[in-house]
Amino acid sequence: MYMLTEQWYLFGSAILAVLLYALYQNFFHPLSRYPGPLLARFTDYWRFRDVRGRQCHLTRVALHEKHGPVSPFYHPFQGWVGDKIGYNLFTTRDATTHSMLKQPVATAYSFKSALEFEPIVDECIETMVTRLDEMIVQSKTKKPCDLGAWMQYYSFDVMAIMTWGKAFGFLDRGEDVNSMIQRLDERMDVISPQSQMPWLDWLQTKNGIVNLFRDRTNKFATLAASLIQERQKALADGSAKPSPRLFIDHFLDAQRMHPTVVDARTIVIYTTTNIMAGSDTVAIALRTILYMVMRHADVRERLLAEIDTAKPSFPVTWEEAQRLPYLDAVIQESLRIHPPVGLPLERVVPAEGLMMQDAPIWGPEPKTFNPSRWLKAVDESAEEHTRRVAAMKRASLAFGAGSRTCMGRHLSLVQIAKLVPSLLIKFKLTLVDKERDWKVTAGWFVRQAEMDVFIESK
Ligand code: HEM
Repeated sequence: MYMLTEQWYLFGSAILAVLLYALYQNFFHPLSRYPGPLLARFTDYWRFRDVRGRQCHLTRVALHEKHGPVSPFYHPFQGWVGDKIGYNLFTTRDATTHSMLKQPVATAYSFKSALEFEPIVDECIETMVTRLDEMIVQSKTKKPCDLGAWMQYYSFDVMAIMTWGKAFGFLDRGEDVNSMIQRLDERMDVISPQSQMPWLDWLQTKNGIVNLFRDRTNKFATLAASLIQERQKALADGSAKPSPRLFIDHFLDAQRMHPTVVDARTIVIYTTTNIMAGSDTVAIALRTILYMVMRHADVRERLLAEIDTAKPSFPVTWEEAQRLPYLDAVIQESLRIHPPVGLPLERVVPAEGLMMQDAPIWGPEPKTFNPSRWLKAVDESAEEHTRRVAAMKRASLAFGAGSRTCMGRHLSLVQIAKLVPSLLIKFKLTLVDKERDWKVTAGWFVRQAEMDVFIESK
């Protein structure tokens, strides 16, 4: 009798706990005033399942359409670096830590520094065009080229040279050396859904027991540490080229000037953050631009005509690219229609909320790819146009906004605005199957695949 009462007591307590939890989540949780899917009110499993389905970029848009301008929040993830959890510019939620990490290295990401990197971008464009010509164009059989993969080879190699002074060798070899890109993609596929349920991340990777048995060899961090040492040695013995100044040179200066904030481990984190933040994002933007240009005959004709008239040099300089307004419109529109980051790090937004695709600011048919929306309309004055474009750029969240805006945005635009016209000067690019859509899989990055292209020399 006593046992039975005790069992009922335990059962009743469990039911009460569940009811109290449901009551709290539904009525008192700080986010409970926001509408959304019912299951998401009670568990992060909804988010986990959505991201694991790899189409979360579409779910977010559908939710905005259904519920209006609301924005949820989440706990970002941090990974192990050595024996400690590594906080980087992205993953720290604390504003003071963020500005402490940002301030010592901000100049490395300035527009002036981005332009100093131009010779590195040129070097990579030349390597890419030469290798595409040798491997694809000159090949005896007309074979399709996975242009999307080449965009990754380019963005990873450019970022590696700018960061450490040494390419991964993807462009040179025309392949994913040691399957490094594939392994990073696979890791992202695990982390993306995991990061939606912080307790799952703790259970699988961060708790004390897992920590005892986990594999401590972080190959990426080890590679970064050895490249940093190599650069330090070259700087010490005078064999390092003084210009352009690489990211690592800026980071080492930051260490000298702010030794209490920037230690050896922080430098490793800065460099690996650069590769993680600045490679896939640029590759995705480049794929969107080229895909849209190949798919829309009117856009292609207009862009090619603009480039033909301007007769820029090869590789196209940043200054020349600045004189191609339609190219700029194509870039802006591509970043708007397919933002590379699929799970934007959720931040505090203005009280009235923020909206991307539906906002009236975009003009008619916001879901259609239409670079002309960025150009001056016939009945618009120059001032009105400047004001409208500035407002559209503010509304475009591809690079984030506010104090957390992407630090590499200038640099990415330099890489993109130079490569696109340079490729179009040298090659005629045609999709192998014009009717077939590319394949998009979303997580932290909204990656595209199946973009096979025929490349002919011009
Ligand atoms: C088209 C290319 C790129 C896109 C779309 C992009 C997008 C973003 C986004 C959405 C954020 C997060 C904003 C937030 O936290 O709310 C971000 C942050 C960041 N990005 Fe980029 N990014 C690009 C290229 C790059 C490049 C080339 C670099 C490196 C040179 C870079 C370095 C960073 C860094 C360091 C941050 C953290 C900034 C901070 O928290 O202060 N990104 N980026």
